[in-house]
Amino acid sequence: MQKHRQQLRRHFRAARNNLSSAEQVQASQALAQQLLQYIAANSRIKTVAVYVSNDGEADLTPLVAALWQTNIRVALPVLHPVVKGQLLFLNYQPETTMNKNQFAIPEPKLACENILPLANIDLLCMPLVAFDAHGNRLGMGGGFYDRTLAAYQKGRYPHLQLMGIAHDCQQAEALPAAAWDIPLQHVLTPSKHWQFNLDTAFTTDSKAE
Ligand SMILES: Nc1nc2c(c(=O)[nH]1)N(C=O)[C@@H](CNc1ccc(C(=O)N[C@@H](CCC(=O)O)C(=O)O)cc1)CN2
Ligand SMILES: Nc1ncnc2c1ncn2[C@@H]1O[C@H](COP(=O)(O)OP(=O)(O)OP(=O)(O)O)[C@@H](O)[C@H]1O
Repeated sequence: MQKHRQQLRRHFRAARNNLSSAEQVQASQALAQQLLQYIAANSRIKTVAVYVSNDGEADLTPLVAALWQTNIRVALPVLHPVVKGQLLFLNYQPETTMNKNQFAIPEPKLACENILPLANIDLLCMPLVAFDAHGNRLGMGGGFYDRTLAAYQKGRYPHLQLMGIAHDCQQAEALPAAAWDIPLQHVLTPSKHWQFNLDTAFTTDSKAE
């Protein structure tokens, strides 16, 4: 199964890296528009965690710029300095000092007063390499999100919503789910919003909204 996951990663990473810059811009604007609508319609969402795009991932910069104009707080992941393989989330503001992590992805400079525990995050926008129509997620292979969320899964996320963010070309027929994989509650692409509730899934076509 490991080999299969590696092959899938290669395939879907190439697909997103092959998008033109015009397609990337269009995707990130469509995603920002849908996310802003979703956040506005869910008044309990006060803090949104995002990511700095890497390797052809959907770029959330327009979303962040728009959120900075509102009262919604924005958070970014930082590779945990002590607990290997886990993430910490830090408050992200226009003036935040950024460093590059070991994967060359920018992350906020570590400062204790800027740490936002997962308990304070309402919507977690998760990068992914591929997703399927059941809410399974394939990431870059570090297991960072799975490990970070494992402790939280026991509490069944009373408030935290997990949303995979992707290009449409990242949809896989079916992904092999590993025992430690945390299923997504939502997947958002430029053209579709999947919501997974228990064993049922429904989608809304953003073009028809
Ligand atoms: N934008 C973004 N941020 C993220 C993640 C992510 O998937 N996307 N992560 C999600 O967990 C964590 C970082 N995980 C990552 C794991 C591997 C690679 C990566 O590029 N691997 C290269 C080899 C890099 C190297 O070691 O030199 C590769 O496989 O080609 C990047 C991020 C935290 N931040
Ligand atoms: N809860 C966990 N506890 C311990 N190890 C874990 C846990 N979750 C994942 N791992 C380890 O992390 C490795 C990578 O996991 P996986 O392939 O699912 O990563 P991924 O979801 O693609 O990556 P990421 O979340 O970083 O984007 C696995 O080999 C597994 O051993």
